[in-house]
Amino acid sequence: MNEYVDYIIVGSGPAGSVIARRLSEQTSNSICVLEAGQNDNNFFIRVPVGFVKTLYSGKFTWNYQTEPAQATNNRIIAMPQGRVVGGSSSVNGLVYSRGQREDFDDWEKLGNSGWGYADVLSYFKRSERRVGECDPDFRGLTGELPITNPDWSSPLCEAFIRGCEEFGIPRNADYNGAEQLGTGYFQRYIYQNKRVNCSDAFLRPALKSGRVQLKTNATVSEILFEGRRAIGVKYLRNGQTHTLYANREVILSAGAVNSPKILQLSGVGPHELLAGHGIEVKHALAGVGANFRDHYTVRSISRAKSALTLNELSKGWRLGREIVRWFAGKPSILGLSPSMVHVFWKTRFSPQRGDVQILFTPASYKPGSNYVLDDMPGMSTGARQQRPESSGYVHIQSKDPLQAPLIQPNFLEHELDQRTLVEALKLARQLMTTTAMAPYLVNELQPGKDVHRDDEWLDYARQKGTTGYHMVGTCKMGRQDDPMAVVDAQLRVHGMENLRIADASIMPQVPSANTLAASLMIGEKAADMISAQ
Ligand SMILES: Cc1cc2nc3c(=O)[nH]c(=O)nc-3n(C[C@H](O)[C@H](O)[C@H](O)COP(=O)(O)OP(=O)(O)OC[C@H]3O[C@@H](n4cnc5c(N)ncnc54)[C@H](O)[C@@H]3O)c2cc1C
Repeated sequence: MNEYVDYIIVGSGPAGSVIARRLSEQTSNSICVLEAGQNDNNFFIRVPVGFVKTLYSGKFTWNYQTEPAQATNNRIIAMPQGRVVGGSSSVNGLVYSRGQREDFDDWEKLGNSGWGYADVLSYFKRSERRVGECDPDFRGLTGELPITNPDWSSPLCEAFIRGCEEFGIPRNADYNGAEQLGTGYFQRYIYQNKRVNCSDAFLRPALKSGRVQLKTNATVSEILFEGRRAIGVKYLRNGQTHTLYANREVILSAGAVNSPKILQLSGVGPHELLAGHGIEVKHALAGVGANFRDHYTVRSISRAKSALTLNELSKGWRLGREIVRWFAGKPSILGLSPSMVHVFWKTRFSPQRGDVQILFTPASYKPGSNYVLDDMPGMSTGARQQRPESSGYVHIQSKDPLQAPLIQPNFLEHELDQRTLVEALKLARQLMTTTAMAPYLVNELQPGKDVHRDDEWLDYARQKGTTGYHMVGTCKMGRQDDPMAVVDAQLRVHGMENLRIADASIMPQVPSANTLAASLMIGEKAADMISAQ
């Protein structure tokens, strides 16, 4: 017997979760969310520092990696993405950061009517419950996702912030408010010491409506079409292929790697790529999988003194004390996001508008390890360019839905990206060597005193940089006359019917921020467009 629902949502990440929630509130339709990963009821998902266990364990992630590229010394870079209920919101760095007004005004200028800052602001506000100082003109107070300030700090964070002020970068009480530029603490989706992922906030409550069902371990392998109209999907579960039909729409929210992959497997994508893999081309769309963007990030490490860093606090009896504190609901290092302090600032390449983000944390990881804290007292900065010009692609490698796609980000390919990142790295060093930091700094260990000239910094960046985990852009939104656009401003796939994409893949450009907040906003806006149909 054929199985039907009104809406099929592929993926339970931030966008998929919030769409399910809003459709369950706004309509009486039946909704099925298909999620390739397992349930999110693991203890290490709830403990904020648990990401060190979940991110590379292989249980909760797609363990993707890049193709080598000359600009990054032919290295293969790990690119894990959440594969679990909640998507990457279950394994990510917990930072809530929306971006700049201009990011969204630019999207609108590219021909995406209704996506300017004035239009999207209400959607950012709708999902959040800001706990802490804020201007309600910009911040939501009654949404489902709590956004808090950290309740634990260190003299090192305070000194770093004071050093920024000394340098001329103002303290900004709310970088998600009227102005992003400045320094301060990152806001996080951590409440009462626990990660609140998008399933906690949106999907799980929606399941209670009875109109939303969630199927886990269900990997969508193909969208089914009747002519140009999407009518359902095929999915793999427990070694069997199943079919599910949609009376109304199929909505892809599988993220920036998997949404283009599913489209390509279904015959919608670049003609040559599909034909090369023997896939019948249902609709040639050159932009599917193109325009891949991310925030290439480079860390520097210094040895600290005169204050405890997370490196010492996470070992021996001190760790025991922190665990007790976490269970007692008291401020604890277990309740921290991996990056604590932000700096949004501008370089000489963008004098009017912030173009770099610096991260600071009173901790350092062992070189070459996946988030294993160092034995010595350490602190680190990360430097990234906010709006890189370099772009890459995601391409299937075969017809096999279980084979990982080929990911080529082309990090640092564009000269502006190289030069801006070098400026960001130099700025990060300056901020570590302020008068305020002097009592706490022993010396810089990485890259160290031999790196000074721009070409030396660039070499370092090529050797050490890694993903910022902010993959976007691979099904970009744009006008019909843009040959690389995949969806229109209503998020409908160009040339197809009853098929939308709503997730990080539709962003035409990467916002000047970490990308969860914008992915949620896309889901919120998509839900309104779908229910208004
Ligand atoms: C390690 C890491 C750290 C990050 N840190 C931050 C941060 O601190 N702050 C921030 O703002 N952003 C951060 N991000 C980015 C942010 O999490 C993402 O931008 C956001 O989650 C994207 O949401 P999405 O809805 O597009 O899809 P995703 O979160 O990618 O979710 C997509 C879901 O679809 C499922 N899926 C995929 N393919 C299929 C299929 N074939 N069938 C069924 N289901 C499928 C996936 O398993 C997944 O659950 C981080 C990301 C990672 C990976």
